[in-house]
Amino acid sequence: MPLDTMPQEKKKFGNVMIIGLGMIGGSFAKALKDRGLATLYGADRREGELALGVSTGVIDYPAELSAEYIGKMDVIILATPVRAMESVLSEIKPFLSERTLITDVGSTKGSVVEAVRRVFKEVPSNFIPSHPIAGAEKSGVLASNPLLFEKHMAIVTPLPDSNPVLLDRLHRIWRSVGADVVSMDVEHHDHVLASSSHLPHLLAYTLVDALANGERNQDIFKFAAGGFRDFTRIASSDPVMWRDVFMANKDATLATLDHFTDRLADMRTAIEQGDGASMFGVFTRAKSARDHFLRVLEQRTIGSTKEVRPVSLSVLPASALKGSISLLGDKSLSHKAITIAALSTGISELKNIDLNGDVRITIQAFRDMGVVIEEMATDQLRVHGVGLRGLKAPIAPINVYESRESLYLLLPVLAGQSFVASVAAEGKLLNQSLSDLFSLVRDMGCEVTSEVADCLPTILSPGECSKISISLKSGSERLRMAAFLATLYAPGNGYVTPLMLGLSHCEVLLRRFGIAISETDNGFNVEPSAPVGSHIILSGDEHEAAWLVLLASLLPGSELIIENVGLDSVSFDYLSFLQSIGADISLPSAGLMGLHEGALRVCFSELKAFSLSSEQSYQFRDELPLLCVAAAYTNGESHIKGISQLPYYYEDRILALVDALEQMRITSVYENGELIIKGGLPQGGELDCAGDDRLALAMIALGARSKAVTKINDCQKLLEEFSELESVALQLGFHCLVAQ
Ligand SMILES: NC(=O)C1=CN([C@@H]2O[C@H](COP(=O)(O)OP(=O)(O)OC[C@H]3O[C@@H](n4cnc5c(N)ncnc54)[C@H](O)[C@@H]3O)[C@@H](O)[C@H]2O)C=CC1
Ligand SMILES: O=C(O)C(=O)Cc1ccc(O)cc1
Repeated sequence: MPLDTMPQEKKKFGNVMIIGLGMIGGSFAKALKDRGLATLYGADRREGELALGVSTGVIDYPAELSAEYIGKMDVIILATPVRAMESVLSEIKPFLSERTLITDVGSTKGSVVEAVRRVFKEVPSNFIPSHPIAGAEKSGVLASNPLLFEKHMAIVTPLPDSNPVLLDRLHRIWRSVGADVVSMDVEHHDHVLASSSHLPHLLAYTLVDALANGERNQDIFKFAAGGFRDFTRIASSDPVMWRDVFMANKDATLATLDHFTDRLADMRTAIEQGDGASMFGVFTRAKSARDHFLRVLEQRTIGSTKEVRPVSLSVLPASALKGSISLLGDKSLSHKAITIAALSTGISELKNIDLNGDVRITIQAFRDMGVVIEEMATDQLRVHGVGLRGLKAPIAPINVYESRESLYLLLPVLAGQSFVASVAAEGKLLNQSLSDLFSLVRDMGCEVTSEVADCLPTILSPGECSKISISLKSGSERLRMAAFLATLYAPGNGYVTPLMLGLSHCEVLLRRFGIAISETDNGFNVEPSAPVGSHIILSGDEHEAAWLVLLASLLPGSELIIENVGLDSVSFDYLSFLQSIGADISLPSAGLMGLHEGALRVCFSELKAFSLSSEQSYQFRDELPLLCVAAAYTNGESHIKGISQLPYYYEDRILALVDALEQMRITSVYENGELIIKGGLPQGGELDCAGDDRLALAMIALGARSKAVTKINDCQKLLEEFSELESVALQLGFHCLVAQ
């Protein structure tokens, strides 16, 4: 149909012409057409495709590469095989307007840019290459799928002279068909795609061809299992398209093919020599890398639409805690144990380890650096340590996502390696000053560069590590462990001076892996030593234990045994403090390593009002919400000093709890940084923990003996962090219900 007889209605992207109306061009056309975003024209050297395009509603009109059509287009998309693009460009060149955005969907970018340069002498500002990372092994217009690009990436590779308005339009048009747009330079694109897309296609084609023409070929295909089908699906792709890709992206595909061939030769040697350990290493690393990529991809695909279901928890009054229980290990200790095991020589068996949530990020980081970590059970790992300096440079930046725990462990470890490492993060860990950690890593002689000072992402360039003597300015356990890890890389003795005296899990864990740490007058001396693989059974989570102890103390009729506690100085002091205000607790005695390890017994007992000094508030800052709840159930007036001197997030937590106390009709006054709580009987009601898992546990305890039911909203994080909460409650007879 001639253009002057066409409808005048102007759609968002105006007149869009697809040249090469096959699977990708057709999908793009149909995606725009179905959304009513453009008037679609199609051109193809095969007329049959155009007729099919019109009859199946993929395009509005067939078109020709003539002045009549080309000059009137707002957007032109080249969707032919890449080597056909040069002749198409030569054909349309005389009629092109510089207002028209021209792009392509080719799988290679360098060759397309070269073709444009050959035709136009230089790349016109209105030609901006792109590439959707979505497709299939099918071809032709009948394989068009308007949803093909939804939640897939589209790469744009703008050039320095690209017209910004048209570049913006290109982003919009890809977004409008559901793609996530990312920018990249042409050379990087061709290298990345050579490995992620071109090499796999080459392997699939070659494998099928080699087997199809080899001996016993009939039976090979007859008995092909699912793996063969999965692996070779892409060998059904269009041969013209793929011949063009390999001719167009020669250098990058050769580089990745050579790398792969070397690795394949290594595997051949391993098989020949019966070297099971090497094979096992490759297979476990590959499995974990693939599982990880799949999870990341899944998050991308469901990402934005992933619904976080609000979870609330109702506590029914009048239960008692009875029986004995063994708790899963602490998450932060799990991270730490995995880290030291990875840096040890030899094999470590880690038991009662929490493998949920962020702990997986630490595991993945070490796997990415060549550590074989086997999952023996849902709470057991076997870690094949590589030694303090034995990590391999990862192929991509180490991403700690939002895991502060992983970050604090990995940074000093990376600073001690011989390679340069990039560390990336996401969400709340970005743009947050990490000066305490960064300065520690600088003390190790490492150069730390980041765009925003002391923030992630960062690049670590290791240097010469001299004497390490660290005086900690905060009581953070993470920083303490980071400091100890740093000392392991010092040439001589290392020293760590904590803010407060006392033994923590950091020292004990390191000692369990053979590190010689002795106590000095004001801290710890770490002798030069390397960790050796060990068998470790983590003790139960101390915070969960502290919560259960409070519940059992508050609930008449309770008699609870926690079988596997391991109390460091702070936890021991905290429980001793509870004893001093009347709690009926029997604590295990100190073991060889200095921790109080073993079974803890607790029964109901009326608690007395108390006073807490500023120093005690700081020391017990993690359990302060629980202490406020204890105060709420006493008969008198408790005073908690120094709250305003705590790091702001601890103070915020207490302020949120003050609100909850008021809702439950417990009188409290917060003045000059001191909190006064007048004990009584909480009423019950509806509370909100604002997604804070520690606050949620305190609120559950607040509702434990209240007059009426207490409902706590926003408990998703709690159930993530304390995944066994429901089963623990059920086992001990504590009545709480989870509702979505
Ligand atoms: N197939 C896939 O999964 C993906 C392909 N791509 C790229 O998209 C482009 C198109 O691929 P498909 O749609 O899969 O191929 P296809 O074979 O389905 O479509 C290509 C179309 O271009 C036409 N064509 C060939 N030479 C032409 C010329 N000189 N003038 C006009 N029309 C011509 C063909 O007749 C055919 O209809 C290629 O550059 C490919 O690298 C990009 C992402 C994914
Ligand atoms: O079908 C598949 O799995 C693909 O890999 C699709 C694909 C083919 C070529 C590209 O340039 C991008 C994506």
